[in-house]
Amino acid sequence: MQIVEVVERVEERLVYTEKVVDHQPEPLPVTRPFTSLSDDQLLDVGVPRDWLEPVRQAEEASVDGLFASLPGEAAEALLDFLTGGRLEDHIALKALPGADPFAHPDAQRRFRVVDNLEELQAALDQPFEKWAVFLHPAQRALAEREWSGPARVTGSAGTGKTIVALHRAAHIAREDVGAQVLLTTFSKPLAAALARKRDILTEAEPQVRDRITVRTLDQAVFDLHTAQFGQPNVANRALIRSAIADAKKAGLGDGMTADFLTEEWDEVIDAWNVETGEGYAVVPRIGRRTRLGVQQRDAAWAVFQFVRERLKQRGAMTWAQIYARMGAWLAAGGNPDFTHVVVDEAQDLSVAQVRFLGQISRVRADAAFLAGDIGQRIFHLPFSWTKLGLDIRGRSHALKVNYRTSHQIRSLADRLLPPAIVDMDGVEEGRRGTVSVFDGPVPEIALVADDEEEQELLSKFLASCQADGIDQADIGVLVRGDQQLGRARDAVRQAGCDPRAGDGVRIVTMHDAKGLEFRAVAVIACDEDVVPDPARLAAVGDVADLEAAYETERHLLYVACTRARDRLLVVGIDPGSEFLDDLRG
Ligand SMILES: Nc1ncnc2c1ncn2[C@@H]1O[C@H](COP(=O)(O)OP(=O)(O)OP(=O)(O)O)[C@@H](O)[C@H]1O
Repeated sequence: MQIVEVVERVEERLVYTEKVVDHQPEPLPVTRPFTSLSDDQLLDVGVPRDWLEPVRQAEEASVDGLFASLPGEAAEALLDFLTGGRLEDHIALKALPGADPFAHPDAQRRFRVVDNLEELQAALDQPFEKWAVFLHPAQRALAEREWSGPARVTGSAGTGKTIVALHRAAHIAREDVGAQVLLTTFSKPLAAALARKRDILTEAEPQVRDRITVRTLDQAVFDLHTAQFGQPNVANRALIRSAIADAKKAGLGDGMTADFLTEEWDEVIDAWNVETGEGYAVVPRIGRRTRLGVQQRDAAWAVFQFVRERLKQRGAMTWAQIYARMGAWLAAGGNPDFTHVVVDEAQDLSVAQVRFLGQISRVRADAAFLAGDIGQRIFHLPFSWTKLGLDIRGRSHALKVNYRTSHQIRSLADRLLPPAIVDMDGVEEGRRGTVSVFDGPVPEIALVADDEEEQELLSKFLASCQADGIDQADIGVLVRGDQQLGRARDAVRQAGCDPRAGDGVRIVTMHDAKGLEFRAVAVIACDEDVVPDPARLAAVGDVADLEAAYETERHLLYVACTRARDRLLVVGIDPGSEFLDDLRG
């Protein structure tokens, strides 16, 4: 069942004649990208019969108008074809004779059959956001499939991974009255945003809502620990750093910098919960490319033993130790207060968290469902999930329709990343063939001479956004780190806008922008000595890890650019961040 716009017919009738000028200018060459497509090819991807000829006659310059008139499935297929994809990848599911036309997955993009009054009431009440009602068939299939093991939904920024995670949680809670779903992610603001969306989605189904709890994964495991073994005393960063400094003062770890040792502790010893010198000799030092000789390893181990001892004296545990303890408890038959875990932003899970989820999926095959994009990994170095017991191979699927960012912004941001990224388990996350559902202005990438010129440019950008009807609250100004926040505030004030939280222009760091979206985004202060962050690179103790650290900085700029729906400005002081060259192509 489709909603079909009637094709407008225009007939021209000559009412008077005019003398024709002898030298007509050469007509510009016209490209008709779909002219070679047959009726069957077009019908197969959902082009309505009335539109076969107009599609074939459409000129490249006017396809945007055409796409706006076609049903979504047909527009997506043709847009992909136009940008180098294959129509065969978009063939609509055949409707069987006599089948309910509203039950077809494409029909469900635009029709909702409501079974009861409460559901109708909820659907009519604002704000019932579009995604809560009309899922894309690919999104629905992933959310509702019966999985035989842990599964992952991937896709570039804005393809609706969070939405699938929410629907997955609701689906489990709806289908199984005994289910308790933990819907989770890594930070408190992201968890709060998930909770709001869960409430919207389950507004008409309170019993479904009650079966879904939203907490950060750290909080969930902390609560579990508290219930089983009492409240843990979590070791903070300062404690680890001071223990390493004291170990060095005591003459341990000769020839190794404190930065190197801290990183080795974070990425290897603590992450993999290494408890003995022998264990250290065999642990996979993924992401740590500097090889350690036996003597160096012994020297380093002396430091880590010192740190472990200090933690014990203080009665403190690191997060990794808390996860490890609860993982062991699960392995011994412990029963957590949830049956399923749905994780959003899974690309930023730590080693300890992945191992814990692996343990959960050993208890119940379909217990873990993960949503994430490795192109947006901004905190951790890459590592293998399979080695930690979380094996999603064969159950990882990419979404390809982008609902957030305009075609122009998405294709520009994609230049920051390779067309396909392979994770440490060999699973490829393809970004090719992704289509955006709308067009927008071409983003602006600019280099300026100084702060003042940056302010002027930002003023112009903000003024033109507002002239286009974009509210200040729908505009985000993003910077690399806390040090640039003041510069952003000054620039926004200079532009006559309100830089406060609430309904003014929102100023956030790139890390904090994760999970947010704005109609317009200005990424400012993309200077040579700001992005990538030199302090972060300098703190990389293992020179061989520089490349991986560079990658996360690149991902960060990708995250920043893809927060924008319609308008994007990226600016830095000349010569600018080296990543701007990639953005410019
Ligand atoms: N089926 C849909 N219909 C309408 N809007 C949708 C649909 N799916 C997702 N959206 C919208 O697209 C935007 C991006 O969705 P979402 O945040 O889930 O993407 P994401 O892939 O998780 O993005 P990111 O990788 O940046 O976290 C949101 O505004 C969401 O409401």
